Amino acid sequence: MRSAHRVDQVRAAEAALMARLPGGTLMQRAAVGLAATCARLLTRRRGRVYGSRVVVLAGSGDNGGDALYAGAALARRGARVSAVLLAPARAHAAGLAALRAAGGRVVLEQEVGLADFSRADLVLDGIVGIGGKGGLRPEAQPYARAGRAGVVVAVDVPSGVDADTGEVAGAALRADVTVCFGTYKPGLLIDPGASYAGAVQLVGIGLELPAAEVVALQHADVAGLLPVPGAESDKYRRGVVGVAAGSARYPGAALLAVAGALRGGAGAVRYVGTAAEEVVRRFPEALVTEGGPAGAGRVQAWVVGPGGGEGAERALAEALAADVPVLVDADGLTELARLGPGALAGRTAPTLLTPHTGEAARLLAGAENGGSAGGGGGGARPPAADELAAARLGTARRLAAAYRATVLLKGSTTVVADPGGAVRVNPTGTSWLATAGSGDVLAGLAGSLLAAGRSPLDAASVAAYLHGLAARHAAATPGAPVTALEVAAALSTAWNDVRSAAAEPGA
Ligand SMILES: NC(=O)C1=CN([C@@H]2O[C@H](COP(=O)(O)OP(=O)(O)OC[C@H]3O[C@@H](n4cnc5c(N)ncnc54)[C@H](O)[C@@H]3O)[C@@H](O)[C@H]2O)[C@@H](O)CC1
Ligand SMILES: Nc1ncnc2c1ncn2[C@@H]1O[C@H](COP(=O)(O)OP(=O)(O)O)[C@@H](O)[C@H]1O
Ligand SMILES: [K+]
Repeated sequence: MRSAHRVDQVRAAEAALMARLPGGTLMQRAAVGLAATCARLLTRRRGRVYGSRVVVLAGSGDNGGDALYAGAALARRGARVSAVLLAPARAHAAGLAALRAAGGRVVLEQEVGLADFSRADLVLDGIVGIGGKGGLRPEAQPYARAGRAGVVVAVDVPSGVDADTGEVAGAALRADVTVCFGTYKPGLLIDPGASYAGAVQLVGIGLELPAAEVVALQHADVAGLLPVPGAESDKYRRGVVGVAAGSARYPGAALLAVAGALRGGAGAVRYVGTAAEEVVRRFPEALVTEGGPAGAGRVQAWVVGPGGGEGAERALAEALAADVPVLVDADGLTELARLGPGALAGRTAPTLLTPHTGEAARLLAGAENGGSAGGGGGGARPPAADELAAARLGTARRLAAAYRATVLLKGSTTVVADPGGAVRVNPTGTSWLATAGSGDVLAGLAGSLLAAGRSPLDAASVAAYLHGLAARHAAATPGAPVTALEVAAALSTAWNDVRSAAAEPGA
């Protein structure tokens, strides 16, 4: 599991540790780890550190200090290091002295700095770290636009990225590798920040940290959460997932949701709706009934809404009336936004909402208006979907709090937020998943995990993880587009990936 902490948590842990250690120890630990990564990258690129061209972009704080000390270490190994000072009067004095003593040169003119930047083998971005606010300042912006021949290594956080949220308010410097200290930061794991961070490496500096703000599961965590049948299992004990999806207009959504549900680990899939005939023809293993959830047999969790069309209103009402976990997706979410959070108020079993940002906008507007059905039309303008996508962590949390439900917010970096405050972010996604119907597969898959007894937080985060892995495996030829049905078919490979990695010695 990769754990990420807020800036105030990092600062408190640093303060506690610094009080017990000689001054400068933490910065030395950080700089040694940073220099080691840079040396590895240079050796991979050029065969050796000696003679390579390194540029340090140094801002006014300790982030610049880390970068200057690491630059000094590389200069001692024979690299030709220039430090570009973006705030010369406030550059980290001891770091600068170390660089000069190691033979590094200091650049003050922007033209020279930009020329050095563009032809460097490696650039260290020490402009700003966890002390950063907003995008890059004007003097640093040309570096974000300049061409580059070498690799850019961000120190702790790519400058211009909000460490706590991953939001990018203005220009930011895109990195190939980020070396972070003490712990991951949420902004390194959540887009758009994550896409600026490149490959993220953690350097331990000995911090003692509280519970994480945000976590990203890894193979071993997911393997431990998969519902694997035991010797005594039977199909009912493994769980029955009910799928109320599809309509005359969107029959395909029923097939895709059922395809996902069949590979989520429940013992049986019960389909209700107008596509019963198509479902059973394609998936003879599914149990099917026409009508709605109320008339279906017993299930342990419902999935309502994919392609639900005009039937979504009834399906949602009937599923929510059942005392089992309910996953609401697509047309079910539109209906829920119309009703507002009050529609969930009487529920005792948990609810999982799986919106994309367009649906999230409707849900938030519904929450603010007390449901657009009863709001009389006088409510606020719905927030724009792209604004919500730019602030994914806050959006998922706001929704979870407003609806008192677990929320899986889809898109580039899927974020799962529990109403209790826990947040998981998905590391396996790929933009090839942006294909019609892949969300229906995800809904069925997550519902199946709910029926198998996983909590909404576990079901949602495990489903997003497997779904992302499956998409990477799904292309018939590597690098080619994938279809939603191919993603569903590749879920078996994703299970196998996760379980076999966890079974390896040392995993
Ligand atoms: N405190 C510690 O013990 C340690 C800190 N470390 C490093 O120290 C960093 C934090 O250092 P600081 O607290 O000095 O903060 P930073 O170096 O991140 O930034 C602070 C300075 O940047 C300026 N600034 C803020 N936003 C800016 C922007 N958008 N563009 C340009 N300048 C901006 C501020 O005016 C302030 O002077 C960490 O990210 C990490 O790299 C590491 O050395 C590990 C130990
Ligand atoms: N840019 C992206 N990067 C990664 N995953 C994405 C991206 N865009 C969409 N996805 C994923 O693709 C799926 C699309 O679901 P959804 O929007 O409900 O589509 P549909 O309704 O067509 O099934 C979700 O799992 C979402 O997280
Ligand atoms: K930085």
